[in-house]
Amino acid sequence: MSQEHQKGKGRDSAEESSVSHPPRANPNRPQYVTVGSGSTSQSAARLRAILDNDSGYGGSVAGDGNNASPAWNPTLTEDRPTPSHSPMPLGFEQSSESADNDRRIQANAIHQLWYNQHRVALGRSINRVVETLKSLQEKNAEWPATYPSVQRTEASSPQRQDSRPGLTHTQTGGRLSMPPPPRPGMMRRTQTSIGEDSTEAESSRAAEQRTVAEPRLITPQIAQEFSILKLDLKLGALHQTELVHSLEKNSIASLLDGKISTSIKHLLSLRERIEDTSSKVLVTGDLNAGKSTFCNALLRRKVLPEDQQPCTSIFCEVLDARENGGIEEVHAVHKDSIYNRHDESTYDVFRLADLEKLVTDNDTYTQCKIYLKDVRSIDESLLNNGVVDISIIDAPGLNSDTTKTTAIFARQEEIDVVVFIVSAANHFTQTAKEFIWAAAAEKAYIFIVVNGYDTIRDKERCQKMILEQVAGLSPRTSKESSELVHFVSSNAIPTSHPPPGPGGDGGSGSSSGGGGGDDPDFDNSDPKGKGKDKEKIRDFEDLEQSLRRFVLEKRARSKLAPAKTYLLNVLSDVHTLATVNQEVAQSELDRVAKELQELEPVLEASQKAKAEVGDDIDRTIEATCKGIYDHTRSTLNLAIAQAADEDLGVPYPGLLNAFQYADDLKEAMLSQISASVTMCEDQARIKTVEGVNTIRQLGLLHLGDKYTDLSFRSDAMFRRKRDILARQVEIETDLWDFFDWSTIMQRQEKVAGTGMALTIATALGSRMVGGFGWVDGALGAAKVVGNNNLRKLIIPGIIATAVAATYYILNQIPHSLPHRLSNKISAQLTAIDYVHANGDRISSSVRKVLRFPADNLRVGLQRSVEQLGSKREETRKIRGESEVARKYFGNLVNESAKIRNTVEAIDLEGPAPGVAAAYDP
Ligand SMILES: Nc1nc2c(ncn2[C@@H]2O[C@H](COP(=O)(O)OP(=O)(O)OP(=O)(O)O)[C@@H](O)[C@H]2O)c(=O)[nH]1
Repeated sequence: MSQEHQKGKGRDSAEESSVSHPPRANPNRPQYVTVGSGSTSQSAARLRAILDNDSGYGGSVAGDGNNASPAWNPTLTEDRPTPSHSPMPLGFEQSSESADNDRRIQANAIHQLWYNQHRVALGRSINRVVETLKSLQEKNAEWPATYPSVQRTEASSPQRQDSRPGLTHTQTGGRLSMPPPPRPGMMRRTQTSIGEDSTEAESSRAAEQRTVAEPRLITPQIAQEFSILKLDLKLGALHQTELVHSLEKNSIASLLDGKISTSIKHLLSLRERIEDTSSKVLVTGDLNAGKSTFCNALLRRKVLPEDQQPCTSIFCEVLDARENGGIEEVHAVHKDSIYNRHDESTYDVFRLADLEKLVTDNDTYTQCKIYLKDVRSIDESLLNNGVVDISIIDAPGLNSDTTKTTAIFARQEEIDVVVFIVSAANHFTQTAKEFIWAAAAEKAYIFIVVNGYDTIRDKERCQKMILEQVAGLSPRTSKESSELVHFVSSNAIPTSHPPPGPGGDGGSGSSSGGGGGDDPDFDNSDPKGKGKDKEKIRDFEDLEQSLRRFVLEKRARSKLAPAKTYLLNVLSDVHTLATVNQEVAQSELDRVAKELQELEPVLEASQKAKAEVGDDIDRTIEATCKGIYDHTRSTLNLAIAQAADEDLGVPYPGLLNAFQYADDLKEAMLSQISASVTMCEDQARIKTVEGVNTIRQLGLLHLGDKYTDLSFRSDAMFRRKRDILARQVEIETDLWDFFDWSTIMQRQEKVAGTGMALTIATALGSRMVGGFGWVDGALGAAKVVGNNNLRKLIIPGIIATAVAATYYILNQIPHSLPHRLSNKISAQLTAIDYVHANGDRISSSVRKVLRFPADNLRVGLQRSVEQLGSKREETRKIRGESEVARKYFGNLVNESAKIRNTVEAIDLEGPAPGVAAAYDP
């Protein structure tokens, strides 16, 4: 450090020592409370008052040094120490420098106010988004949301026009996900940096328009635009969008649920982060790039061990000693412990001097907290800046080992500012590039320090090359390279060694002059410094001013931008998801409405058909059965009645075999009747087939494809209950069956030329045959022929007549016997109710057969009505759910757009009022 600089410090220091400790009006009030010359600036005091109420920063500035307020709240000032030079006693003449200082404090206060407004607005937006996401999660559980997917034909995804290599960020929070090997050149990032919001928003809007046009046909581009809620699908060789297609809707919904949960968690951590009053600056870079040297240079103290060989193996967070009650010491945090300064079981205490040992090759601790008194003034110091609590984290070299590298990537979430140290000699290594790409997910700007610039001979070429690389790595950083990219030599900055052992009074610092004076390494012989060193120091001081501006003034960017970027990204995803799902719900609604429209009449017709067809079937069966019964009855009656008249085909074998003849006749008649029964059965079969066909026709008409046709074999009918007539009818043939007088008489009338004898014989015979009064007949005949003649004729006459009659009767047997037998059979069949029994048997059998397909049809119709009914219920339910979903997603589209507008309106890019004026001379 130059002598000039030292002088400056000395002057400041002298001034501070004379002004910074005003008499304390309130002994309870910590002496380091006040920043700035409160007594001289009314407006600053007013602003401070506003801030005390508004900021939630525990009173980074608090009232006049002299006029301590009686309502003093010590908690407001906790860890907000008074910078050494700032306070000014009442009545002290305000110099131009203090006026400058005042202006700066005002600007700080205004900036703080501005910052707080944005912080509160972002906090509220985070709360709203968390609520929205929770409600989306609930909705997703009851109505599985559709995840945009592309059609298989479109599965090949377009690639980002990006020169970056295959790095896929699938998750939020800057976690690194290595590229899947088969997709080189594929680049996907979860979040864009703040400056890319507009592009993101625009593409998202374009996506929505496309979605509206074809809701279910999401282009691969939209699927690619998904960032936060992008599903992690890395199964096999299938592309993500194809996988979405192949997965079941519910699996997608549960994956989405997981994503939403992660997003909510991240939002809550972002809220915590923006509400955190401190800012964390991560100093990282390749191995041996000079990170520790740079940190030491920033602190102007040789605190962190520097070595030619890789030495920093754990995270070293440098904090202001005032946060540790003003004591300089190191807290080495145990592995697996969450650091709590008030709980000594979580860490071990060491001296600053032990750091070298601690930091190198350490397996016991993962990180250490270094509490340090800043030797520099409020205007120069980063740690002790009077605005916010800042800690500097010296991380292990990026490519030291994978675990540590991953840990650095992971810590990004809690980091507000990334200072990337790159070796001027080595430029950006692959790991360095990957880190910067990952960091870009949340951070729009990265502060780049090109260290070891002194070792470069062709400085211009080095600058050119590095700036070109930066342009490829972080275009936004590159745009502001004069502010954000610095070429320095950290080892040229004079530093002091830490004072031995713990100590300090928690006050304004023991070496406010900037240190270096007691450093044996520090060449103090040339107070002006060598020309080269002067240049290096000036470069470094430029860097410091830029870094201060970056951390303090642009804190809104560095601290709030990740929240804004994340919110915009998640809202964009929610908006796309909501738009798609609104469309899906609408089309679902249209579909079910149409379905219901078609279903209602079908169901009505089905119910009507069920009732009508039931009656129809009954009528058909009854009519068929009645027809069959009647037919059978009439056929059988006729058959029985005409049994004797038919040509039975039984030859009369003569008198000697008359009985056999009678039996044959009986059998023939019964067969004849049986044949009639069979004919009736055949007729019934035909009618049954007709009936079955009628039922089938009805079934096909009303049930269509759903009608189950039963195979029907009519030949199987009447097999079991055969007619058993032959066994039932038992007719004995007796002698008188052969003498059927009525038949004989009938025949006699037809045959001419029969004599009196025959008449008498007939009369007698008939009497004889017919009854018991044949004697009376004989007496009657005697009267006719006279007594004498009678006596002579009677015997031969009787004999002749008898012979003639007998002959005649026996001759008439083939004519008379069938009738006798037929009558007997008929009588017996009547007695056993044969005709009815058979008619009933046949028709019952037909009814039974017809009932089978009829019942089947009835069941089918009933089932069809039930199915249609339950389908209608289901469809109505889907309609209800879809209606609710459409409304919900419609609201979500509006709500996400509204919150998005609110978030977009939070302008973190523009300068805070008053800041530019304060810093630009
Ligand atoms: N010439 C030159 N050497 C430097 C510069 N900065 C650091 N060095 C040297 O580089 C070596 C490594 O410096 P460190 O600060 O230990 O590097 P580091 O990045 O912290 O190393 P690790 O933490 O182990 O990754 C030391 O010997 C430093 O003296 C510089 O600007 N110019």
